[in-house]
Amino acid sequence: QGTRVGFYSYTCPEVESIVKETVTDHFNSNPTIAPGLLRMHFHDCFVRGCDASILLTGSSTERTAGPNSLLRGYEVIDDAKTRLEAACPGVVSCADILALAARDSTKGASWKVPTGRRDGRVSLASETANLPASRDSIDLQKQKFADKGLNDQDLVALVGGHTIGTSACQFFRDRLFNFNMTTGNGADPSIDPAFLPQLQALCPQNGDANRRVALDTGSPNTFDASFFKNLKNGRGILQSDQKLWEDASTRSYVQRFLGIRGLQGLNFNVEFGRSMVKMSNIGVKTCTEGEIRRVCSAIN
Ligand code: HEM
Ligand SMILES: [Ca+2]
Ligand SMILES: [Ca+2]
Repeated sequence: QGTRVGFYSYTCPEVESIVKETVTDHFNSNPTIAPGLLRMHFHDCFVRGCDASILLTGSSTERTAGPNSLLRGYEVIDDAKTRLEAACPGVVSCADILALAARDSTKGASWKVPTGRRDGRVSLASETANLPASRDSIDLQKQKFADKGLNDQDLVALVGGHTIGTSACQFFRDRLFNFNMTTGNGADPSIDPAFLPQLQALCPQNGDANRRVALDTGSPNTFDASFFKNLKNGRGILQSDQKLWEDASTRSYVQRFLGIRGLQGLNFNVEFGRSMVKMSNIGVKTCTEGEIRRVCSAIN
């Protein structure tokens, strides 16, 4: 792949501890940056590979685009970069900082992150149009992941990243009040009827579209398989999440992460790490490609 664990062991041996400490410092004052960083890394990797293109500022860059409008945690990466430039100037890429920060943000799943990515020089808002979206069909979700070399198990494991963090009401409120099926209005029938009023109370029809709701009801801060249990119980928040259970082909992976009898079990935290290493290697730039940015928000 071109990346390897310990890439900086001679050139910047403290890189991992500096990134981790930076994430922890910010997390302590604002825990919502943890899910923010995980999602940011995903959105970076799916557009031009994991090259920190998401971090570039300017008109019409990726971060100005609709699908990225709610990303958070940019200041954490900038802070880590400042600390790293003091410790080992010109050595560590912003793409690697983001990959390490995404791992550190999960706390609970831990895996070794291969490093050696270089930073890209191009970032275009128009290229974010193909990022996975919450109303994508299961076939389209599979297709978008397959296009990046990720299989159906990777899809289910990685969407399991929704075990932490929150979603704005705007992304799922249609499921609660006017779900357009052949029958017309009403709620998405895949929602647990006992859960529906709770969600409707959190996201009232004419309420604030930016109000945030946990993606993993009951366990929004812990990296665990609880998210899959919620899917099994009709308590997924996003339509795309609940579809992982409604569709038979992806349901078997959900069941395996839940350790359902008769199926070969899969440990979610272990498999999540494995799939993250694959995702973190999408389209990486190495050797003479790209550059090591001096600041993460601008090309050199
Ligand atoms: C089919 C694929 C996916 C879709 C459609 C999707 C969609 C979404 C949406 C709509 C939100 C709410 C955003 C907001 O309101 O701020 C969200 C949040 C989130 N997503 Fe995904 N996602 C997908 C895959 C992933 C993957 C692969 C990861 C990471 C490995 C991930 C990590 C997260 C996290 C951690 C949050 C919470 C963000 C926060 O609290 O700020 N998602 N996702
Ligand atoms: Ca990118
Ligand atoms: Ca959880």
